Amino acid sequence: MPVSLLDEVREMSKEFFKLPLEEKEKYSSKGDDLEGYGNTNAVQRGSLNWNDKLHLQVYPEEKRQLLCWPENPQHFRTTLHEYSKKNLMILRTLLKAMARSLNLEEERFLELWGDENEDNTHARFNFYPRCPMSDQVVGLKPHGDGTAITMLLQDKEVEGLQVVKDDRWFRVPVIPHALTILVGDQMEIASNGVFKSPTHKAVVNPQYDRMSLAMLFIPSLDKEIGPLEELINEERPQLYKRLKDYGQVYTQSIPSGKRPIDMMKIN
Ligand SMILES: O=C(O)CCC(=O)C(=O)O
Ligand SMILES: [Fe+2]
Repeated sequence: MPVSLLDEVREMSKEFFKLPLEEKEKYSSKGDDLEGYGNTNAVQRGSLNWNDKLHLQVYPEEKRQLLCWPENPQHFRTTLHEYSKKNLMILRTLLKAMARSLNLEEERFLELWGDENEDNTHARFNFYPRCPMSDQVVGLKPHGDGTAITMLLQDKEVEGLQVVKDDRWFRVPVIPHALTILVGDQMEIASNGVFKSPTHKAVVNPQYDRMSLAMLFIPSLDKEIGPLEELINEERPQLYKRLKDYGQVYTQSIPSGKRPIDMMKIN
């Protein structure tokens, strides 16, 4: 991945969010689905998120809703297309490495995800305007991602991502030329709990705006996801149920305030 492409994506994303509201609203959600420009969906993430977002499906390509794809900045669409292609290549390398690390056949996770014609990939641009009372708002509330894998491009200078480990919050440092990989719930399920989907949140800075771009890799809705047989044994029984379309479980469990992945656990 050329470093210049990372910078270009960061730049164009900031440029987009700085446009006048009327201009951005041209790309607002059409109908009642997730896609398009807007504030973080209140039902999905609670009402107090200090976050502006632009949500676009990038794969399968025929599902792109180009009406929501900005034409301002001018190169937005072509750059996002380039960036998505590169991300998918990295995803495939990553999934192979993750399979090898568990002594699985290299293709094992790839069989579930990573097919640009079948699986769903969404780009979620986040923008967190600076906020003088930053300690009283949250950029994005604590959550786990419902994806298989999330590849996050963080702001080059402004830190904001925090992750829970052992019941404590840890700050994730900014590394300008790196992507941050987050394991999503569906990878936790498929790996029978070996890889954990971390609870994370984004905090807001009092002085500086911050952006991030999450590429969300989601299995096709008709693929069944469940713990891989090779990872179930006497010492480690099957810990999660099998299902299709985890997105539904995810949305349904939001009102309960519980983590969606908990609904998938076999007790
Ligand atoms: O802005 C960030 O660093 C986190 C974004 C995030 O968690 C998400 O989009 O799901
Ligand atoms: Fe997230």
